[in-house]
Amino acid sequence: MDQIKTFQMEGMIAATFTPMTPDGEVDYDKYDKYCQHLADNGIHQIYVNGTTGEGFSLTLEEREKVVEKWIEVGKKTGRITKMVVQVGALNMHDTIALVDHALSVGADAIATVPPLFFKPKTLDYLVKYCKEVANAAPNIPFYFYHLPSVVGVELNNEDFLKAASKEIPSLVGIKFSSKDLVDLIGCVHVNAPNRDSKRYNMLFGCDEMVMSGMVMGAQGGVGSTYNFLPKVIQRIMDKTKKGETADALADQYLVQKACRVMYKYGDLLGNNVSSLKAIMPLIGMDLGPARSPLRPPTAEELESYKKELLEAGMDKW
Ligand SMILES: CC(=O)N[C@@H]([C@@H](O)[C@H](O)[C@H](O)CO)[C@@H](O)CC(=O)C(=O)O
Repeated sequence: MDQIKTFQMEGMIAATFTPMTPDGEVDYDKYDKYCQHLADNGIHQIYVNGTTGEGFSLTLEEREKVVEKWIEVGKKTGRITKMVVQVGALNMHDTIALVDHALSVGADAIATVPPLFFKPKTLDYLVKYCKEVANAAPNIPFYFYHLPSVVGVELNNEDFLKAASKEIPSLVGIKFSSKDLVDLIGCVHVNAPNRDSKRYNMLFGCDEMVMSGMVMGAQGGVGSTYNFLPKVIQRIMDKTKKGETADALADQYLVQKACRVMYKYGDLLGNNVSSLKAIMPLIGMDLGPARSPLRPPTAEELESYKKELLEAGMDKW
């Protein structure tokens, strides 16, 4: 429990992609180079098998192997210091299997989305679900993964933390992928300054406004764009901390401009994950295409995508 009381993440946490071969199989040979790419760019914390990692497009076996691969190339080499595994799945049996696995291989923390099919309409139901997942391994720090735009569950997170704090001792915070800063402010104040003066660890997941998330009290950010514009994100975080908001805002606008282009192609390809992944070869770190049902861009689409990214300031990343 001591390990849980003191567990905290801050700064940049990359939401990792899952490297794929051209025919859509997980490309385990790419992990070493990918891990080095992150470390070379100052990223030593990762969030695995979430949205960006296409966790829900992978089989259970692949999800476990992906986690093992990150442990091998990241944790065992010291290039990754903290690793959160997203364990949410379509049924509780698979979720618990992923919790057990994450614990057994030495992940630092777990996170889960809410139930995806029988979605919660009340906090009681959501807390009960998270408790069942967290209690499968009460000694590993647990994050709730709030992702309303994809999952369609938008209960108040301040109330969630208050209710869950009594039920889930291993709850350390929320991976907060929402633009609702009012809710974020509430979360930041739950339990502060009690619980041994440690409040919940809020990790902001909207790269387009990571600056605002930090101002509102998030200690770190989890993002997909950190994979290809880490320097811009680091500058935003540093400048925001120093109160140099005009500079931070200029960099934040750069991220937003990139994202607007990325959304346009994401809509064509099935989801932003595919257009985000398509940026990686452009920065010299080809991780292959996104798996079906998403599709990669055609050669022509890639050409115009690249042109629009350049117009949006890619040369300043
Ligand atoms: C909905 C979504 O995928 N959000 C991303 C963001 O990094 C997002 O890609 C970025 O803000 C661009 O929209 C992360 O919060 C997701 C994430 O961390 C994950 O892979 O689970």
